[in-house]
Amino acid sequence: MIKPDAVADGNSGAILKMIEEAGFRIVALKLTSLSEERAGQFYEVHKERPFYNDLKRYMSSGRIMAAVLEKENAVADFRKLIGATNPAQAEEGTIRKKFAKSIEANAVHGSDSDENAQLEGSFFFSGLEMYA
Ligand SMILES: Nc1ncnc2c1ncn2[C@@H]1O[C@H](COP(=O)(O)OP(=O)(O)OP(=O)(O)O)[C@@H](O)[C@H]1O
Repeated sequence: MIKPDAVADGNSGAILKMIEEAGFRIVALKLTSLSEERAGQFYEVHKERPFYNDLKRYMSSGRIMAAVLEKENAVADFRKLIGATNPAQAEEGTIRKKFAKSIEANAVHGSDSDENAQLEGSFFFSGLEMYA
């Protein structure tokens, strides 16, 4: 997912270019937005964390771009490409190093397992949209 700060700043195209250049194939893509409630569902694993309410507000503050990506070893390679959650700790050449503004407004989200990638893909896309 490309998060609201990056979409609002006009960085979606540059981020998708980095993703494609790193060897990922985009198999589904959608510009959309999340209500606070839907954002809360997406990040439900964090509901006990102190930043949960801020995260819901931020994730529903503007348009987001949802994508399903395909590649060998996609989850691990995408986590490497996006870089550390906190951009201050993100390595040179990562998406977050280049585009993230803060630990919250950190430009992109990546699934943390194959299982969650399936669930998160289905959160945004119907089967037909993903495998067309
Ligand atoms: N300490 C924090 N303060 C504010 N927001 C935070 C903090 N930690 C995480 N977040 C926000 O919650 C999101 C989810 O946190 P998580 O620990 O799962 O990081 P991540 O796996 O790198 O990010 P994501 O799940 O978005 O790919 C972060 O991307 C960030 O937007």
